[in-house]
Amino acid sequence: MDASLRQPLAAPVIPIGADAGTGPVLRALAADAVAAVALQGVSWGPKGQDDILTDISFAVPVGQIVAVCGANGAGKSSLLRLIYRHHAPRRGEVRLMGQDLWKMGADAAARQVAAVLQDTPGELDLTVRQIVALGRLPHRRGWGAGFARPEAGAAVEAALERMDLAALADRRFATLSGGERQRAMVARALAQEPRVIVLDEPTNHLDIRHQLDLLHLLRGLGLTVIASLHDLTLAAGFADRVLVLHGGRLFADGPPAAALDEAVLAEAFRVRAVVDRSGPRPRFSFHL
Ligand SMILES: Nc1ncnc2c1ncn2[C@@H]1O[C@H](COP(=O)(O)OP(=O)(O)OP(=O)(O)O)[C@@H](O)[C@H]1O
Repeated sequence: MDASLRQPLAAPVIPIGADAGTGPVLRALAADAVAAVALQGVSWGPKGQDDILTDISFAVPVGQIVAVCGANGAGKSSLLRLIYRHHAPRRGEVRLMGQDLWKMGADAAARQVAAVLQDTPGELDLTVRQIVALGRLPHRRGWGAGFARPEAGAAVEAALERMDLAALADRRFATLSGGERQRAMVARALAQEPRVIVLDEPTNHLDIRHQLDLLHLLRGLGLTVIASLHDLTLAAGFADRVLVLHGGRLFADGPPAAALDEAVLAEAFRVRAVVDRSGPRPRFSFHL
């Protein structure tokens, strides 16, 4: 494998804030921009156990669309949990819009970063509209007061509309299909009006039309998007940049054609891959 792919390469490395420390990612930074998300030397593992993620550093510019790829158990969900403030790093630092994620409150973080997760609680006895309205929670002032404000209702209705859920808004969430639930969870994230949206396998449960629709919509939001994806063809078609995790380390980082080359795929996924580069985006075929 091209040795340069082992380190963050073509994707721009940008500052994570004026007071941002001195690690190699930070020293290489241009002067003025603030990264939407930046990790510097981050390691994480469950309490009392070895690291699952080791020494991860990258910075995501505002508005970039990033796919996180890697084999089962490579650490994709764990990495996303660090970004949406579910896991605190064991070492290193996670910054959101230039601020240390763990020095801001949970609500302040949730006003900036929304997460769409793989397993949605189907047993909740709430309607789709009520589920989507939960996205307004970080914006409430005092107990529940934010829900009553007209802009809260408008954000919820806009999110329902955007995810093509208006007709299902009064249905009980528990009665939805897997794909409809997934769209409702994306609508909840949109109602949150975040700057960064993190999605763990967002195309799970979606038929091919809804997969393409969702990725197209995510690209059109004008937000910073970080999504784990198993389907490398979708990742290559959707993302500006691909992070490949392997054994809990950042193994490749770059535009799809560079980060998803044959040598990376052979090592990170233990498959032989043929990459067809004849079109605008790479296409893959795989063999054992
Ligand atoms: N809280 C935890 N306690 C113990 N082990 C954990 C914990 N969280 C993750 N792991 C382990 O860390 C490794 C990485 O898990 P993670 O869910 O991040 O991988 P992934 O790349 O998202 O995998 P997949 O593609 O299968 O969803 C796995 O071996 C998993 O079992």
